[in-house]
Amino acid sequence: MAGYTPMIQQYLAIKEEAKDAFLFFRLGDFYEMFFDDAVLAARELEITLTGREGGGKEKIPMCGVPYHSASNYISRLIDKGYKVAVCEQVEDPSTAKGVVRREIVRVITPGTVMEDKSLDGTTNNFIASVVSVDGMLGLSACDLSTGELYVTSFPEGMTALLDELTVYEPSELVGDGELLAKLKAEAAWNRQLPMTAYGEKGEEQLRQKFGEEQVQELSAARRKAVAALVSYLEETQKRALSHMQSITAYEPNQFMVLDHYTRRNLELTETVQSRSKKGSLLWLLDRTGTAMGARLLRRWIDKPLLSSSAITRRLDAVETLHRNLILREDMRAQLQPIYDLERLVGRVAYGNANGRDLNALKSSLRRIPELKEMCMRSGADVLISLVENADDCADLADMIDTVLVEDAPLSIREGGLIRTGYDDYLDQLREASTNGKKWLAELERREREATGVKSLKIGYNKVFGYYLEVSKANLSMLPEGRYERKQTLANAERFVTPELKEKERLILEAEDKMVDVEYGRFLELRDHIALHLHRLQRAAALIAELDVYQSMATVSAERRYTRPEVGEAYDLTIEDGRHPVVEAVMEGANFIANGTSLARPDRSILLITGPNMAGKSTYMRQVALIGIMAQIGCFVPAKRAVIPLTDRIFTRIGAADDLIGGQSTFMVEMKDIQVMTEKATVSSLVIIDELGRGTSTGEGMAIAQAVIEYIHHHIGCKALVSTHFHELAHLEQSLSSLVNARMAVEESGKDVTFLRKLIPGAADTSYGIYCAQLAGLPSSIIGRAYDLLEQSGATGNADTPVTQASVPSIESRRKNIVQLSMFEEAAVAQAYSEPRKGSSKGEQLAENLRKLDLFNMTPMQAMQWLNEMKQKLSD
Ligand SMILES: Nc1ncnc2c1ncn2[C@@H]1O[C@H](COP(=O)(O)OP(=O)(O)OP(=O)(O)O)[C@@H](O)[C@H]1O
Repeated sequence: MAGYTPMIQQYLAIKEEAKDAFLFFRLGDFYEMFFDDAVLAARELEITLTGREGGGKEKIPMCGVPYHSASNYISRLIDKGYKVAVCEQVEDPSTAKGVVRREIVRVITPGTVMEDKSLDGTTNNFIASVVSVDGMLGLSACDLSTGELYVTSFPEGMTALLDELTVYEPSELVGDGELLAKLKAEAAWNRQLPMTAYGEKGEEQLRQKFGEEQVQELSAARRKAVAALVSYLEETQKRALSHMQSITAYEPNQFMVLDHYTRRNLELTETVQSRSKKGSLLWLLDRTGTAMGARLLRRWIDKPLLSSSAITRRLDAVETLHRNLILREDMRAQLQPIYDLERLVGRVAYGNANGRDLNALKSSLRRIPELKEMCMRSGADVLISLVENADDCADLADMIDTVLVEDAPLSIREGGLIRTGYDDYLDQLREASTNGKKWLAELERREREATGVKSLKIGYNKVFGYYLEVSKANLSMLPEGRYERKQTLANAERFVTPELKEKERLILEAEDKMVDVEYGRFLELRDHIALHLHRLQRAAALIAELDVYQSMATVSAERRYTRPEVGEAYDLTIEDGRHPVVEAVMEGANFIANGTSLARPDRSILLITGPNMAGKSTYMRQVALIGIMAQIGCFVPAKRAVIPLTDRIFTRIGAADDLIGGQSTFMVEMKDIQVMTEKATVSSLVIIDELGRGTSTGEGMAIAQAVIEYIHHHIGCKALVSTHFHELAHLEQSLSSLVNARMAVEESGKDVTFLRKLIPGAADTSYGIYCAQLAGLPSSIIGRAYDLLEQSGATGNADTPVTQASVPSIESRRKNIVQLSMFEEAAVAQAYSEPRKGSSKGEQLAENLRKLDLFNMTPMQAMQWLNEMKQKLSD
């Protein structure tokens, strides 16, 4: 450090405390960054990199951002996953001796942002900690913006950890270094997530914060997890986080387990393709009016319940609102204007709530009495018990009303906040200031009269204070010696008088004091409210819950959903079930309802065969979604549904390529199946789409059969399995609980119509070639494919009719091939027949291989292609 100026030495010493963050070093009106921070920040923020003499041999790289727009730059860095340490001047530069004292006042990280710009109103922003203690893993998660703090624990195991972490989708992770490293190596993990090794700290702090009783109830792993998280938060935020009032501890098995893959596949909160909320179950069910309600709905979807009494309670509430349109509409109208109380409470605790925030708090609290009244009037026990003893925080709303003006300004340091009549001294100061201003007006009038200058006026500026202004043309009219010249402008002169100076002093003093007094009163009010955070949080929770009920009731009523019967029994019955989201996006078009019956002893596994595009995946997802909707307490898209409590839904639908993770599709599939064999219980629901398709037909089929047998013999859970291996249909004979089903198809003339109807029995064709034709493959390929199919003898099984009509022969299907145009004929002939000049057979094969769209082929098609190419080579 030697050689550097004292300020740079100070910078370097402070930077030591925040090595992994950008240090925003306050210098006057700017935050400056130096050295490597400056180089990186200049690139990331696209700002100019300059240099500064710092006492060293070379200039120090430097860049900076104005303090008043710093939050924009900070948000951009946070969004990119960086941390920012904000370092302020903590003494008055005018009185400081030597270099002004500076300190880091807050470290902002992706998991600890409080700024609205970086927060999505309807989604929580969690930071989580993971620790390990004696074979147990502890996991804690906190949303700093709302103060929610959760903790749980479970026996060591990566699968369980990933399942639980997925619920929170944390934006930052802290905890045991070793565990974090293991997580980082996990294929299913987001490797960009910022992680900080941070453990072994803060248990004592925890006891002080939450009290011995709360902490004592936690197991060692949970204690360690919460301690690590809370101390990390308090250390980075440099303050006590008073809105984190209580620890919500839960057992993972209190809720249905949905692994990362299943959540994604069922598109619970976002779609697989675009990762957007639109098109997900959450999007469909979200008719909430408040941000708190929207976040709670997401949490409910993330964690379906396993207690039938709790589900019944929710269903009762939804039913009440479902039946009563007027109540529902009134409630929506009351909820709509309510602000995000949870985040307002966070800001109060953080000390950055302004007058508008408190007014927003007030107007939101004012809605509670009417909401309570509505619930009481509903006559429904569930709503009455919810609000009966609820605290509407009227005293807090009244207090805000007494202290603050209606249209409070953004700033809390410039006055204009406090109501007249609230503080005598403030009123006196205001009086003095107003009287002073009246006096000024009077002076202006008097001086005009005395001098005869009609345009004489009194003005104010920050440098000279109050002055009398007279235009140059009228200067001669002024009496000698009465005015003291202060400032000369192009067309006018400005003067003061001793009398004016005296009044000015009184007015300015009063205004200064007014601002101070107002600021003080505002802080008192905010501090008072901060003493009641837990009450406000309870009020927010009540509003959120009512909002979710009305949201689910609104969707249920609009979409004609029915109340499911949820219970402990094994059997599942859905009459005329629909896929909620597919049905919604189809709008005018007709979604075909399908029933489901899974029961012991003779039909717990449904083996679904049938053509591509027939609706198998939609059907299987629909069963899972109806189960989830029932267990979150929502009505379901069916005529009638009896839903047994399901402890875990396991899905393996479509190709979940983990190419970035370096695993093949087949390997991922097999790993998922392994997890299923380990975790599924008799109360689980297993859904597997096209099991074993990622390997050779023979082996794929063998694995599929073995897995189905395992589910049948060893797990005994309900399962829906779809397959293109029609040969597996014979399992119906050997496995007593398995039944065959298929999606009906109708052929007429040239067309195949997918009826989307599930009917008993097995199918014998996939209509794969027909689908290929629909997709626009050249007709020569389609023709060739039918040839090969015929040669291989796969002409269908006469015992198992595919459609209500009969299975058309390959010949009749072939007839449907559209005639090729002359041009296509020529192109195909060239591609297929003689090798092009100069290209060897090998090269041509390579060319064909390159063009092959493997992901859209069944194993059977791939085999056929290989066979064909082999023949070409030996020709
Ligand atoms: N019950 C239904 N009513 C109306 N349309 C449906 C129904 N089920 C599915 N569909 C429509 O059919 C399309 C194909 O369905 P789906 O993906 O479920 O078929 P699939 O049998 O799984 O096909 P593949 O085996 O090729 O994956 C869906 O995108 C949807 O638009």
